[in-house]
Amino acid sequence: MKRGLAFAWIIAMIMASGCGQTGDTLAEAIERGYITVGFANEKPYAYKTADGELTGEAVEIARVILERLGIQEMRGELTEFSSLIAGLQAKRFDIVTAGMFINAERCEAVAFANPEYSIGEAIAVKKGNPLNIKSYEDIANHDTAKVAVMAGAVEIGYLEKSGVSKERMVIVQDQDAAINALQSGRADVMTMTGPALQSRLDTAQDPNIERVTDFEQPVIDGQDVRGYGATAFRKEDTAFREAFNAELEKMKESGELLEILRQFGFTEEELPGDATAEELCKP
Ligand SMILES: CC1=N[C@H](C(=O)O)[C@@H](O)CN1
Repeated sequence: MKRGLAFAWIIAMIMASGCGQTGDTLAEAIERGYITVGFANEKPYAYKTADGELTGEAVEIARVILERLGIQEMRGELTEFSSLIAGLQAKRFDIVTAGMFINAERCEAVAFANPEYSIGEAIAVKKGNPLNIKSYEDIANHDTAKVAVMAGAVEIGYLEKSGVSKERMVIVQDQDAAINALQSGRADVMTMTGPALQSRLDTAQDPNIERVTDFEQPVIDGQDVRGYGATAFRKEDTAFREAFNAELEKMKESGELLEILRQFGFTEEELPGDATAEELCKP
């Protein structure tokens, strides 16, 4: 009954919004029986397992919600992180489930659902931390230190605001290339979100590199940075995003959201609280 009502509400929203002005991605996906999702193979947010199964916190949260909205199947479109937004706009896929952080610049291009988690940053270095790097400022203040960072990621902006010049960044296309740069010595540091970095280290099992456990979170504009990740929609898919948000809210209240996050190594501290896309989109 509840599902039936939700379904009727979604269709009513789409009809009420008027054809032409509003995206019909949701109705099309329901009709087709599947939805295509952009992802960047970044564990634990969205990735394919060795068996080719699409999973990750962002994927599994979306999977539950999409099923409740009437879409039974998700088909992943592997895309470089830096091309996810352009791919969504170009309709190469219907939504982005990559745990992408909400920020003002991205909100100009796409519409985010409310956040599903929040997280901080991390760095890894050569064993023993020979350059004694504990913060982004330490990279900036060192004479030669280079940091590997993924193209299109927010960390590039954080590094710049911490005084690290572009010449000191080894900008790579994905997280595998970031760890390769550190292992091969092309970079002295790699940075990404805490869970992504830990997952890379766990997979690499390389005794010559280590996480900096006393890393100081970057302080940008007087505040410790914290990223809030969410599913992204095309701007015109307003009704779809609202329906998604309504289901997400129920999952937050019931504790189902935390249950899924926990399966991917997140803790209660990483819940998004009452943060909204609207406030996180503000410049
Ligand atoms: C989940 C994720 N968040 C950051 C971002 O949104 O830019 C980057 O670290 C890339 N991956």
